Amino acid sequence: MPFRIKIPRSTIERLPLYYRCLNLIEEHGIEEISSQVLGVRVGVDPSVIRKDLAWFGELGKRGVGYNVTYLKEAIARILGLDREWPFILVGAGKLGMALAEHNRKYGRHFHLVGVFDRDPAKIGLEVGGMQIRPMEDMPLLIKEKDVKIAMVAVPAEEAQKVAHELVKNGIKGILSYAPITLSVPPDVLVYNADYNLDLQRLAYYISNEGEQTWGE
Ligand SMILES: NC(=O)c1ccc[n+]([C@@H]2O[C@H](COP(=O)([O-])OP(=O)(O)OC[C@H]3O[C@@H](n4cnc5c(N)ncnc54)[C@H](O)[C@@H]3O)[C@@H](O)[C@H]2O)c1
Repeated sequence: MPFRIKIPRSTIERLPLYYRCLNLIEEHGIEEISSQVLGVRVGVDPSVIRKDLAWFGELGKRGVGYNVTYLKEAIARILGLDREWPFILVGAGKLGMALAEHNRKYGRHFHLVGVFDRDPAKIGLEVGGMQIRPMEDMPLLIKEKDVKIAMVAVPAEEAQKVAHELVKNGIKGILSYAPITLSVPPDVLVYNADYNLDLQRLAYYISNEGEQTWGE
């Protein structure tokens, strides 16, 4: 569903939070939910939720709330989760292996189709239900499986080089675990999964008690 209007990035970034919560609520058999209740569950101000969802049309009824399944499915479509996304992982070290195993058990919508490493000693070992492959195999697999997303779990000093290879071969979204800022062309999106950054944010809020922001 292509949107011509520019949706704020903060709105898009909250949608997966709503989606995860709605999944849980649906599993508990709850059919209707208000923005107040959803707000408490996800830790976002209800007015922010209403504003976020209003970008996508009439998803609920004023004074009644939202139908859980309808809203969940609408958000899934908005996020592009109405299809399976193949993705690859580069770097089959301690973290990469854990990520691959986790995806095998819990991956939904995102299907790991290739694990790559440059270490010859790792090639052929099994992780996440597949064999680790050499980097030279990467371009063909990306093309064959039409892969657009890659996870990067290589050391910081290697990450930029790997990102460059990924972009050159058509990757459009990178989830990087390496603790550096990657430089990529404007049509490629990078998210950094660095727990140290989150710890630093926690440190700020704890040492500046009462400064917590709400929602936006
Ligand atoms: N975000 C987090 O929470 C978190 C936690 C731990 C580690 N990390 C980061 O994740 C990355 C991986 O950490 P780790 O502990 O798994 O390291 P590791 O040394 O165990 O594994 C790194 C792997 O990357 C491979 N590699 C190195 N250069 C490569 C290249 N150019 N192409 C392909 N493969 C290459 C190595 O052969 C190795 O298998 C590091 O950048 C680390 O700082 C992040």
